[in-house]
Amino acid sequence: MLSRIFSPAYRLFTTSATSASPATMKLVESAISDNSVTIFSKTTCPFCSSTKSLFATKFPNVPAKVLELDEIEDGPAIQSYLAQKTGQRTVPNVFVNSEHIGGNDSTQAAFKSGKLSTMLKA
Ligand SMILES: N[C@@H](CCC(=O)N[C@@H](CS)C(=O)NCC(=O)O)C(=O)O
Repeated sequence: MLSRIFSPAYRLFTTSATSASPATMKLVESAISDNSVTIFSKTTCPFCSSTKSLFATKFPNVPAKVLELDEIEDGPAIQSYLAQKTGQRTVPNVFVNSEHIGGNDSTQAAFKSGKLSTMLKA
């Protein structure tokens, strides 16, 4: 009986703190689906610089969509949504052909293994 009262209230409290707004979700999902390469980044992050540099130098003909979360009003909400979606809270957070690659370490490893070249057919 008590759970019928407390459960919905508890769910409302716990999920409202972590749920992204539809606008945030749409922004993230559109960026990922509309671009071959999407990098969620911060201008102050050295790992992000390495990742951006990798794509710029190794795949110069593939346009990469970069969202600098520290320059966007919605940045913290986007980062929270990405954490929910991917389990990764840090930046850079990289997607290629809508597939989650991960952070800089994973992206560099994916380049070294040839995975990125295969995915981008470059
Ligand atoms: N090993 C990670 C390191 C990423 C990392 O530590 N990023 C920092 C920024 S340089 C971060 O996201 N810190 C938390 C934050 O900015 O919210 C990778 O390869 O991507």
